[in-house]
Formats: sequence, structure tokens, C-alpha cells
Amino acid sequence: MSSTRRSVAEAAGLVWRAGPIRAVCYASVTLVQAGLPVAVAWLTKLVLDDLVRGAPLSELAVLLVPMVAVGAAMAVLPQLSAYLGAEMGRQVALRALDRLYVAVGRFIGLGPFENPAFLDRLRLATQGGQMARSLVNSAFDLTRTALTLGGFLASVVVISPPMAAVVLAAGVPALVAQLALARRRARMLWDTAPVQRREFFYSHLLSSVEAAKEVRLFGLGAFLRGRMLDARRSVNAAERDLDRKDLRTQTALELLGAVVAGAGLVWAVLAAKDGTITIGDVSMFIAAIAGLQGGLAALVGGIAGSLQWLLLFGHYAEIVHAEPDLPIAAHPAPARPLTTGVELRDVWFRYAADLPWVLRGVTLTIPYGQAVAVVGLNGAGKSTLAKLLCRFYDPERGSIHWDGVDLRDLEPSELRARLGAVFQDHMTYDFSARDNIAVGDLTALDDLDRIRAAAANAGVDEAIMNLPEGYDTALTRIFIMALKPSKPPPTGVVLSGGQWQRVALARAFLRDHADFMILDEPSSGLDPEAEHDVHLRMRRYRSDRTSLLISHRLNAVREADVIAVLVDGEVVELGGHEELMAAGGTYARMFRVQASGYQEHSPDVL
Ligand SMILES: Nc1ncnc2c1ncn2[C@@H]1O[C@H](COP(=O)(O)OP(=O)(O)OP(=O)(O)O)[C@@H](O)[C@H]1O
Repeated sequence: MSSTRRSVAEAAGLVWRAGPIRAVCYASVTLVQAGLPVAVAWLTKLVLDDLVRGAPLSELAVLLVPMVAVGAAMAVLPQLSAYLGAEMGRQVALRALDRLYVAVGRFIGLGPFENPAFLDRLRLATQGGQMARSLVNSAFDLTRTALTLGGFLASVVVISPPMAAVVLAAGVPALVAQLALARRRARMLWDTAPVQRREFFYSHLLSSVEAAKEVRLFGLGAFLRGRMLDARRSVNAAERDLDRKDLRTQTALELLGAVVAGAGLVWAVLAAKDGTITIGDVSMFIAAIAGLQGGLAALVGGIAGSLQWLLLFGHYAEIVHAEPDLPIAAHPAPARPLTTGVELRDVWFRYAADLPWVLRGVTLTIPYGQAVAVVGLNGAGKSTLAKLLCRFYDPERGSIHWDGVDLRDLEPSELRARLGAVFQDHMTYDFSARDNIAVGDLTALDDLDRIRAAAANAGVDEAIMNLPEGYDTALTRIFIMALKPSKPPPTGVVLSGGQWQRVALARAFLRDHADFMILDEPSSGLDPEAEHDVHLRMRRYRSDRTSLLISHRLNAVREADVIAVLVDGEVVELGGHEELMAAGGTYARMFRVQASGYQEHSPDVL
């Protein structure tokens, strides 16, 4: 299906599913509305002709009654149509938003969210609801206008076919010019999308609490504001350029219309003087010319507007119908409970074809029930390994196996339901403490006992209980959450970095049924005592579980069953702590440097 046809089908489907009865009512009102101006013009002509020929009042009354009725309909229907149109627009926008984010949720990997073109498209597509609404409204306006126009055209043909041809011909250049402008406007919006996203990024930096510290300390305000305004200026320039073209075209078209109308009027007056046409015909002609010209302008504008919305709506349709970002097996195997282990076989990975390899032939087994640690310098590829194990990306070469089944052959959501993870860059949600932990397993949302048990395992239960509203305390200062309608919302709190880290850990512990635990730097923000405490808890938690622990604190990994040392994306050493120390290689060197650091206060090189 061509992209335009797909967009039209998508928009029509949205309208229909948002409320078939409402759509039918709106269409009916539109149809009736379209006929009203033509009816008024004809009734006026007939009344004038009757007046001129001195018809009796009884005959005039037959025309006056429908005229009053049409007048009343003309007064009422626009309000009804506006209401129906707005309501339909709201429902369509709601459905469009839902469909869009369902589609975004279908991307199983992280690739699309790191792709600038996708992000630009997504930014435009989030206005898909608004676009669908405008598209639908302009399509209905267009139908109404086309019908009215048809009525007037038929009327002018009755009076003077050549005149009708002239008026119609005057509309053709307008149509062509407006369509070109609409295409240009849609292209301009796409072309400026990256700059607009950048502008949003700067304005976010200038107003977000996360950036506020550095922005103030480093005095970045003017610098960021300057860049934000530069972005806006360049968007403004593109818009101005288009507005000027628009201005030139519109002015020329309006002048052309005025000339045609003036010529027609002169002809009608002269023809009436000669007696070729009646006074009623003159009135009908004037109404028809005005109606035709107004209608043509509206039609041309409507077609151009619809085209522009359609082109923009294409971005929405593109995302809603996007192919999966990672291949999904036609008949995925169920992700069964882990029994033998997870295995990486000669895994090669890079984030993009033009970026260097991050993992170079990693082969590593994480046997069932064992704890495997991965250590290595910054940038060695440890977190990348963790992300591949969650199938956020696929290896470019080699494969990863869950009990011998390639991750690519498993149903991704089933695989993820079997994983527990703490990421190095874990999220801090502007939610309550309870919700912040419950996101680890939403089935626990209303089960405070489970949430508290997970928090206690992570050593953060007491700290949360001491908050003003306990687990209902909002862990945010920027969103107000009213607990009870009668009470003013309490001020939220901000946790410390270490406390957040424990909350993230509690999230993972909430998945106590998880088969495989991935812990990427779970204790990096903790003070030494807390770190020791958390590691004891994790060790307890990890015992008898399959886990992968990534940590720079070599003391924390020494008890792992196997330690893998990753250097530049390759496993260069593999074994238990004692074994690796005895081998005197990279691990032993790193361990000694770290241990001596504690004794001599030398900088931590890891
Ligand atoms: N999303 C990404 N896109 C492109 N390159 C990336 C991305 N994430 C990481 N990299 C690159 O991959 C390499 C490995 O990064 P990774 O985060 O896996 O290292 P790490 O061993 O976990 O480091 P650290 O100890 O600092 O956490 C780095 O060179 C990094 O720049």
C-alpha cells in the first residue's frame, strides 16, 4: 500500500473506531450544511422574480416559509457541527495516542530510541492525534465545500455556462499553487524537526532540576539560551521563507479572483439591462459567483490543508505500522525456567556499522545456580554485555543461549519476565516510594507486604518508613501528588543517591521469582558500610541463583564462582578469585592496585 493510501486508511479507521455513530451524525450534518447556501440563493432568486412579476402573497409565503427554516438551520447547524467535530477530534486524538504508544512499546530493543531519525519522526508522530483530528476536520470541511461548490456551479451553468467555465478555470492555478505550498510546508516541518528537537533539549536543560546544578555552577544559562534561540531562529527563518511564498501566491490568487468576479458582475448587469436575464438571475448570479469563489478558495485551501496533514500524519502511520526493530521468531519458543545456564558463544557486537566493535568474540557461560562476575576498565563493554543478555540488542555475530535456545528464538516478553536487573543508570521515577519499588513487578502494586520485604532486603525499608507518609511519600519535588482530596498535597522528598540505589535494588529483589539476575554496578553510590551491607544481602539473595554481577569493587566480586576479566571487549581471564590472583594477570594487578588504594589513599584507578 502506498504511504498516502495507508495514511488515509489509518485516519479513516481511527475516526470510525473512535465512534461510528458520531461519525455518521457529523457526516449527515456536513451534508445538510453544504446544501444550505445554495438553497438560500435559489429561494432568494425565486422570491425576487415573484416580486418583480407581482405574484400574490400566498405564492410568496410558499417560498418565505422554507427560507425562514433554512435560515434557522444555517444558524444552528454550525454550532452542532463544531461540537460534533470537536468531540470526534478528542476521541480520535485519544485513540491515536494509544495506538502510537502501543506501537512504541512493540519495539523490543533500544536501537530506535538511539536513532535520531526515529526520534524526529516520533516527535512529529506524538502530534498524530492532533493531526488526525485536523485531517478529519479538513476532510469534512472539504466535502462540505465541494458540495456547496457543486450546487453553485450548477446554478451558474444554468444562467451562463461560459461564465461558469471562467470561474472554474480561475480556480485551477490556485489549486496547483496551494498543493505545492502544502507539500513544502510538510517538508519544512520534517526538515526542521531535528532543530526543533534540539531546541526542546536546550529548553529542557534550562528548566530541569537535574541540570540546574551544573547550569548554575558553570554559568551555562546564557550559553544554553543562546543555542536554544539559535535553533528557534533557524526554524523561524524556514517558516518565514515559506510564509513569504505563501503571501505572494495568496495575493496573486485573490487578485485573479477579484478580476473574474468584477468581470462577471459587469456582464450580469449588462445582460439584465438587455433583458437577457431576470433581476432574480442577477441576485442568483452574484450569490453564486461569491459562493463559487469563496467555495473554490476554501476547497483549494482545504485540499492543501488535508494534504499537509496527510503528509505529516504519514510519520504517525509509519511508526504505527513499523517493522519490528529486532527480528522476532515466527514461532517463538517459550522461555522456560532456567535449568542449565546462559551462554554467550563468540559474541561480536558494535552499536552501529560505523562504530568500533565493543564486544569481540566473547564466549562465556553463566551456569545455572552460579554467580559470575565481570570486571574490567571503563568502556571495556561490561554494561553492553548486560544489555545484550536482556536482548536490548542482538549480537552482530555469534549468539546468546538460554538453556541452549538462542535468545532470538524466544518470546522477548517471556524472556524478560525471567530476568531481574539493576542497571548502572537505573531510573528514579517521580512516583511514590511504593510505586517506585512496585515497577519492578507490577503485580505487587497493591501488596505492601511484598514491597516492604523487597525494600527490607535492599536495606531501605526503615528509611522509607521514616518518610512523612511512609511508602506513600512522593519521591519527587516536581510533581504534586494529593493522597486524599480533602488534604493539601504533602511536599515530596528527594532521596539520596545511595538510597535511590537501594530502591533500584529493591525493585530487582521484588522479582524474587526471576531465574537470572543481572546486577550492573548495584553498589557504586553507596558508602563503604552500606556497600558492605548491600553486598552481604545480595550474596544471600544470589545464593542458589544464577546471576551476573558487574562491579568495579573487586572486593565485592571475589566470592563469585567465576570472574571474567573483560579487556577491550574480549574475555582475557576467567576463573575464581584465588586462581586469578595466583595467575598474576590483569585481575591480580587491578585487585592489588585497589587494595593498596585503600591503604595508601592513592586514587582509585578503576
Ligand atoms: N548506546 C551506545 N551507543 C554507542 N556506543 C555506546 C553505547 N553505549 C556504550 N557505548 C560504547 O561502548 C563501549 C562500552 O561501553 P560499556 O558501557 O559497555 O562499558 P563498561 O565496561 O560498562 O564501562 P563502565 O565501566 O564505564 O561502566 C564504550 O566505548 C561506549 O562508548
